[in-house]
Amino acid sequence: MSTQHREYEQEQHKLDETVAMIDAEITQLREDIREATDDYVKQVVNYNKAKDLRYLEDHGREKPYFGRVDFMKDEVYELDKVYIGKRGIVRSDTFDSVVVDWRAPIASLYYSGESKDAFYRMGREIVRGEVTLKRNFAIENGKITGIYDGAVKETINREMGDPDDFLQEGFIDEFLAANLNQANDSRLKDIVATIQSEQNDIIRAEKDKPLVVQGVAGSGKTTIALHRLSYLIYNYQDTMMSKKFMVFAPNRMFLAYISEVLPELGVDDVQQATFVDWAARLVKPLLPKGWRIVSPDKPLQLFFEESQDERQQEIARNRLRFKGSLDCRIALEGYIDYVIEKKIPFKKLSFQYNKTKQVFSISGDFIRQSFMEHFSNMPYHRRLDALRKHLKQEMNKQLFSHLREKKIDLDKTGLAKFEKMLEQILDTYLTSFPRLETFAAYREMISSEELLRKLVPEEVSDATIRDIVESSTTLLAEERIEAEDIAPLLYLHHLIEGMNKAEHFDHTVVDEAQDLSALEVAVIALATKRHSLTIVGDIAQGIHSYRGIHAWEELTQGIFTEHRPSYYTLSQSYRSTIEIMKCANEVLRLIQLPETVLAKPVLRQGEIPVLVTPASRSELYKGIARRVEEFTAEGFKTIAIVTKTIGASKKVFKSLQESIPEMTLLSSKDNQFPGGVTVMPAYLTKGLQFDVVFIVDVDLYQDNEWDAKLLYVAMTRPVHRLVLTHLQGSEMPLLRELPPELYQSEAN
Ligand SMILES: Nc1ncnc2c1ncn2[C@@H]1O[C@H](COP(=O)(O)OP(=O)(O)OP(=O)(O)O)[C@@H](O)[C@H]1O
Repeated sequence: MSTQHREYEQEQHKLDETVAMIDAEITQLREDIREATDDYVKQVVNYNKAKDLRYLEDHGREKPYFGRVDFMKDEVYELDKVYIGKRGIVRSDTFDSVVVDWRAPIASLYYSGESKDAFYRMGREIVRGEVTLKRNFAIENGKITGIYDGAVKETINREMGDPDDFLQEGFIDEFLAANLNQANDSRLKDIVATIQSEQNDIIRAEKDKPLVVQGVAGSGKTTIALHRLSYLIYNYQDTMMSKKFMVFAPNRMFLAYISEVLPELGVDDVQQATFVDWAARLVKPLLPKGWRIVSPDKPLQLFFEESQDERQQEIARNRLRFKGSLDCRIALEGYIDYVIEKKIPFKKLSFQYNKTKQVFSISGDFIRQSFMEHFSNMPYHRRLDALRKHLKQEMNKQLFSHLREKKIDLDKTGLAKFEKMLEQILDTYLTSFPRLETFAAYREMISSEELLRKLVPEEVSDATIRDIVESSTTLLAEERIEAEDIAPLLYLHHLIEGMNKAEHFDHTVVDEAQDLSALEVAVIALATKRHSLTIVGDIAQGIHSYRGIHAWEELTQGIFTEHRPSYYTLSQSYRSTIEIMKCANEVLRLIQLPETVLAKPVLRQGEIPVLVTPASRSELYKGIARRVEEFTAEGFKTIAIVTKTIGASKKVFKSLQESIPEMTLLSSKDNQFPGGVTVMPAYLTKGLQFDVVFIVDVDLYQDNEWDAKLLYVAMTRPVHRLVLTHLQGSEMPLLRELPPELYQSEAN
């Protein structure tokens, strides 16, 4: 890197030319939009021009591009030098493309890197050739401060297992390293300049196919899912609207946190919600008047906060897991079959044509067969409507053939009378087909041990069914449903009525998907057009024993059976330093979860994590306050003090409030991410990142899968520094095997 680069002069000249062209463009655009107009078309044009102007003024002029790729197209042998930026810039006089948008098809070459055998897709066409150069620029205020060539090898050699191996090899994309090392505010940002090849594949994956991405902590899942939205809207604006994009994330604060990066990516009007907030709106009209939905945090408290009776926890776990499971989906589908089998008599349909006294009939078997075979893909009520139409056609057929035989011609009045008669007969006949009401149907299913036994697969034990039914009945008796009832209710509603297509999403991102149940994902898929879903998560960060997806096969094989999803894994982690990731990986290593891939940090070194062991609580608080002051003085902007429970967060907050007055206490009710110094329970740190993280009382995390995952989540949040604390004399079950060289012990 550096200004010594042999092509520095040429590149600076090129940049100067580009900036001069942008200046001319800015002057022109300002002129163009000055004039007020009543003409609607002109207003739209001006609106778009104003947007372009804003971009050029705010970003484009300062840093029009970040990279260059040289491409020699096969058979043409003309070298294309393509400069790539956050937005495309076109000269409005000549319509020449000066800077290519990172989302444009040709820009894909930049992300896949130098290769003799390169290609990109242009619609259906594949353009082949050779990428002879990939170059990155660091630009500040119109001046090139760094040129990085050939940052093409993968960030590290991914074949190598242990971080130490690649430390020695020193494989690193220098440009990426420079970007990652920028300290200070660790809020989410766009990464268009440094998207890695495997991330690029996900961003540009086929539009109408579910994508499932398993990525280690800090591998950029959230970031690339949002970049994918930006990519989709750029390339498919004729068929997709960003207003119809949906992002699901685990809590409102997280949504606020990610929404900060959306305007940068040009997709600021996407819908965002937690699953419960979105789904509760749909489910409320299905509930009887006055019924309430219990807070989704209630089970969290049962499992993390209070030392509840183990049997109570087991009952809750059996019930909650069932309600999100594929077994529950089988039961709901089975319920409709049960209604058809047990509640519909499929009697013979007979009617008489009074004039000739001719009696016609349609056999019960014929009706049953039509209902079972022809309309089985439809929601139950639509099936009834379709059957009615079908029976009417059949009746018409029989009668008109009789009339023809008897040479009877019906006049208009005769026809109308006849039509009325058919409708009356069908009304009466179809009364024996019960209309279903979603909530009553669900209640019937979930409140009967006998019925549920018939509907769920044999593997579900009788004892589990008893737990589900008894505890659900108690809850329902209080006129309440819980968050876990929402997905089954909506799924059943879909089986009975179908989903309202007008509200379907053009594309849906599900972030932290491991925390949703398979049935919740199934409901989201029903609300998304053409299976255009990006589902990202990390099984190692699934912190709930009572809910969530425990293996991606639940989705890839259980939910998307007809529309095979593409499955990607990301094992490179970009967030934390090597020292922090090594420590965090030890926690996962200790509990030895099957199929867990340990994160490989990019080559970014920092300070070794600190383990503080104060003699008393007051010493602990003093130590934290002192360190917070030091970190702030060092320039770190986001500092999180993380406890295991919300109860502990409140205590820590109270004790530190005086010494750190600007600190904020966060709970799941918060819908803003304030930055600065924050105190929060570990489960709330999901998906977020901070410059510095304190984990208070690491000794409280027990040696079990769920506590280990919770601690892992907390340990993988810092970008720069990690401080662990425990009081003198306490055991640390999950860090007992932590090699001493991985951390530095300090008394306080
Ligand atoms: N290609 C990249 N270039 C630069 N930074 C990157 C890149 N990929 C990811 N990052 C950075 O890594 C950090 C982690 O990204 P992100 O939060 O999207 O990861 P995640 O996989 O969703 O993490 P987690 O599962 O731990 O919540 C962010 O600061 C992001 O900007």
